[in-house]
Amino acid sequence: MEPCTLLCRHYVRFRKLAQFATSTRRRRIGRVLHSPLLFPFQKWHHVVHSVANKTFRSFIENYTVRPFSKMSGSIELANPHLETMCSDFLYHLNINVENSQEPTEIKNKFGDVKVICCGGTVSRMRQLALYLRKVLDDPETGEPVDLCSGGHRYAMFKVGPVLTVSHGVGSSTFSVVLHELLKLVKYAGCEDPVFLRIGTCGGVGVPPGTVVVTKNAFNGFLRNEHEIAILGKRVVRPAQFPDSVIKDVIAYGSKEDDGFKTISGNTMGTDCFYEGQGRLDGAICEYTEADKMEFLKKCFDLGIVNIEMEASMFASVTQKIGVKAGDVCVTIVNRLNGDQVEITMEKKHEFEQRPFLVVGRYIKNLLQKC
Ligand SMILES: O=P(O)(O)O[C@@H]1C[C@H](O)[C@@H](CO)O1
Ligand SMILES: O=c1cc[nH]c(=O)[nH]1
Repeated sequence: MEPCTLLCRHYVRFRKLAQFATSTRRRRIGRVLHSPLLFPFQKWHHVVHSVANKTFRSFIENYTVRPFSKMSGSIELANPHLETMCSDFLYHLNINVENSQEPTEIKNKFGDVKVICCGGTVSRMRQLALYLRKVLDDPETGEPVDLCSGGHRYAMFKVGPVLTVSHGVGSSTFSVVLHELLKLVKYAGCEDPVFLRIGTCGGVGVPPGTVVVTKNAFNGFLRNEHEIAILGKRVVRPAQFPDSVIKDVIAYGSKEDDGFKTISGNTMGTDCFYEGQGRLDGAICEYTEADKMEFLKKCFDLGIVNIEMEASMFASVTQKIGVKAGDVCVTIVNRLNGDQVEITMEKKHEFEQRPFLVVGRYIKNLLQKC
């Protein structure tokens, strides 16, 4: 058993003990009876509390980031509190999970999942499900069923061992469904699942229609990290995708006769489509065109070839948990030439099929190896 799992188990035990020791009923009895017998017990609960806190802190310190080399087998979530819950309602997915040792409905339904593909829109994820049916020779012919329609937030389709899930626009909506998907695959007992984002993006010096596989994910401050406010404090985490996934996806990238290029490079994930990406066409803009070009030049110098709104959060959350992940996006505008997305919806639709092709080949090969 990994040291962090051990620490986590101990923390949960200590916490239960501490809760028992501090229960109101016992304190009230102690006060009423003034029993000298209870005195050592009351002293003891402080010790239990401090050990529980120390254990928890050491869990957090030990569990900073799971090394890529350990990314295989079952998932270890980075939250000891989950072990104390007897059920978990994945609210936005509208899926309730009962904590039982027996094979549950969730294991029967999702235990075979090997790949989780996420992307902004419901229609793209539905199309991807239809596309994967062909690639994976899935005999299913009916309309793909949305498995979380009751949540009214996201859509989730299943094709054999692959889930395709919509995540909305940006990190904030994606992070919500990502937390719930990570818990879902954990509870379902999935082995070594791979998370992929299949999206659209703006290119930096790259022609529209190019497929980019992200190397390092930068945030809007041009740092290779993700920052988030937690308990009123700024928490910064690394944001890298594992080389093995990048290499494997690139290996199934476009061939000469596919008619487009697949490249790997750094991606900037911003919290805003307009000002955050240095556009001049938002409702607010307080910089000049020269400032914008200087910023894009800085991006280019950092090896950033595309800009979207999820990469740094996606890389950091998956890296923290230690699950394999990759970001595969098609460029729909070259930001060195302008800000407006001017391609037709038909062209955009055509471009969106390109990551399908690359990811479809990667998934087929991955499943054959399993
Ligand atoms: O997966 P999609 O195409 O939604 O990704 C990009 C990044 C933002 O979510 C959105 C902005 O238009 O498109
Ligand atoms: O420029 C673009 C295009 C798509 N998505 C983005 O976030 N930015």
